[in-house]
Amino acid sequence: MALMAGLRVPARALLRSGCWLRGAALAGAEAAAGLGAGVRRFGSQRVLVEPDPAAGVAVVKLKSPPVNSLSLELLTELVISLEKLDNDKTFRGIVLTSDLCGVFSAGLDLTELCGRSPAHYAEYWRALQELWLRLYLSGLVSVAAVNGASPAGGCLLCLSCDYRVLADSPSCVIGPNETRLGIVAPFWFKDCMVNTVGHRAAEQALQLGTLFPPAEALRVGLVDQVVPEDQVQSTALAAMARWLAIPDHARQLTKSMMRKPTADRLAKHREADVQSFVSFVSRDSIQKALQTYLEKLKQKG
Ligand SMILES: CCCCCCCCCC/C=C/CC(=O)SCCNC(=O)CCNC(=O)[C@H](O)C(C)(C)COP(=O)(O)OP(=O)(O)OC[C@H]1O[C@@H](n2cnc3c(N)ncnc32)[C@H](O)[C@@H]1OP(=O)(O)O
Repeated sequence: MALMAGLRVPARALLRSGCWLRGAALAGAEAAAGLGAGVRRFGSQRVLVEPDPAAGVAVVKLKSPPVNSLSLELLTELVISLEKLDNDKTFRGIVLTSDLCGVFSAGLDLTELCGRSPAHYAEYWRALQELWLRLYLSGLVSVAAVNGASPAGGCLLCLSCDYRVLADSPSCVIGPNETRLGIVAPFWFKDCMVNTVGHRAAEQALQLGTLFPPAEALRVGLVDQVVPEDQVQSTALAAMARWLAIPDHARQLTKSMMRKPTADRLAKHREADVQSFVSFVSRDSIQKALQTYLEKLKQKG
């Protein structure tokens, strides 16, 4: 651990912030990338939005160190950014990626699921549902530029996008590892898996809690392309161009036709789903399993 301004900052987080230094260099590269003078980045503390109005595309970067775990704050900020982009006619597509090195998102923030009150669990789950419904049904083209590990809830974020590009690095594993923690993916995560990789592959991956390395993720259809790490964002933008060549109204109606039945299963039973989650996560056995897993993670660090 390093001490910074009275805060305990994990050394790994400081290392990762090397990626943010690249952000400074990026400012210079923005013009080359189409972000000309007068085009401002916006967003919030944990979600950075880099707009390219000329292209109609915004790059949305998760920047919640150390691992972009989906805290209540990150969920809320992401929903707000997506809502803003969805309602702004300038934008037709988003690329969702991570501003951190080596991690796309560690999935649900386990500290939100341990030792909290039932009211907190309910608030947290509602925020997760909200994010999933918004991203899954967004009229924008969504391309995930997966530049790091993406377990469990991180995988769900990727599956909610229209297209996925994964970095070809052994650390860039992706998949539904919930059962390995002794917990169960919600039915809407299961539905997303089935819709993406088919029933048999989803059943195996969900039961075994498989984290797929890049080549396997591509083979099973969990991601659409695997490319060298430094080409993830450019490949995502090239894919975006192909999707944007299709008229919005036709693509959006088709997306809705494909996805609405899945989303409706949750939308119609949101409160029951919240109550299932609260009673599941409040069980002593689940609390113990989560605590043990979190402690192991911390010891590993
Ligand atoms: C029958 C009815 C059913 C009803 C429905 C029930 C539904 C139940 C919920 C089911 C849904 C669950 C979805 C999830 O997303 S669960 C979360 C799963 N996530 C993981 O398993 C990832 C764990 N993390 C890692 O594997 C690694 O951290 C990493 C992402 C590969 C990165 O590795 P790296 O070596 O770079 O970093 P460290 O491991 O050293 O971690 C750095 C610090 O970050 C802390 N950390 C990591 N992950 C999380 C997390 N998910 N939440 C909170 N904190 C996390 C880690 O402890 C380190 O902390 P430290 O610096 O304090 O030591």
